[in-house]
Amino acid sequence: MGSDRVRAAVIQMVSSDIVPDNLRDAGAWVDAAAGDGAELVVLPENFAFLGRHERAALEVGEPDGAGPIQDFLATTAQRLGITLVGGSLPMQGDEPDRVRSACLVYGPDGRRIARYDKRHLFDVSLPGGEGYRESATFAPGDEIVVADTPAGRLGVSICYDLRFPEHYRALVDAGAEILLAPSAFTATTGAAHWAVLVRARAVENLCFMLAADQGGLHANDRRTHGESLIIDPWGERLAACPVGGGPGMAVADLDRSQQVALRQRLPALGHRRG
Ligand SMILES: O=C(O)CNC(=O)[C@H](CS)NC(=O)CCC(=O)C(=O)O
Repeated sequence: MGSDRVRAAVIQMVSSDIVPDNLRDAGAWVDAAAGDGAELVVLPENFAFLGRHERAALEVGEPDGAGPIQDFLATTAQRLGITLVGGSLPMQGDEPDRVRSACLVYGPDGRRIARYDKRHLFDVSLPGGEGYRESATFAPGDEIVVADTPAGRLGVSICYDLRFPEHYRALVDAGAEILLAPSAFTATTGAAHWAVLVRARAVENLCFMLAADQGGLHANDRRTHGESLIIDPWGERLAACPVGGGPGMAVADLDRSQQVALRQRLPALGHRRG
């Protein structure tokens, strides 16, 4: 581990169902973030493909280790010499008619460090008739995943996982220092819950939180919340993108010695009673 400071970026997107367009946009933002000195960059959930209907993800699901979306992530990480988090993409699993929603972490040499498959699936009916059945297309993952990177030990989650604090407790028990929450939060639930959930996970786990969100009106007529956030272990907002404000990025320096000092002064993680 080099310095005590890690410069991190979260990218906000309004992804469509046209993979090459999304990869071009994602690439431009990751270039901009690296140009601003970011060594750790997080793309949102569904950054490469946000389908018009849920089943569409089956058509772009990639086998493990091969495909245009994975090629993009590997070559971009290597070209820029950064740790790159591909928020989520559809990946083939062990079922013929469901894929997984996977978050992939690549190191500065372009090699994949980790794969996390989303564990909690968004099967929810919202007030006003908006309904989601993610499990119709996606099979849940089973494993808690941390990734050792030059930026520190990352704990991986995706979107709806934010509502399950025990997921993050398991990540912290596995030594996570920086928590990732690439998301595509709905405009409705985001307005009510997004920032409070992201800050709560940061504060209760004394971790940095990198929450890259989709934010805008998509081709499927859904609105996502935006407000991509970088939060420190004290719950402070280090950087943010606007609510619903379209594509953008937020960049901040994470001070890891601040986290170590805070965990000593406020040793709540050692005061747990099971
Ligand atoms: O809307 C789309 O098409 C893309 N969204 C997604 O892919 C995923 C699964 S449906 N969204 C969430 O998990 C939202 C969670 C959430 O919003 C909450 O927990 O409140």
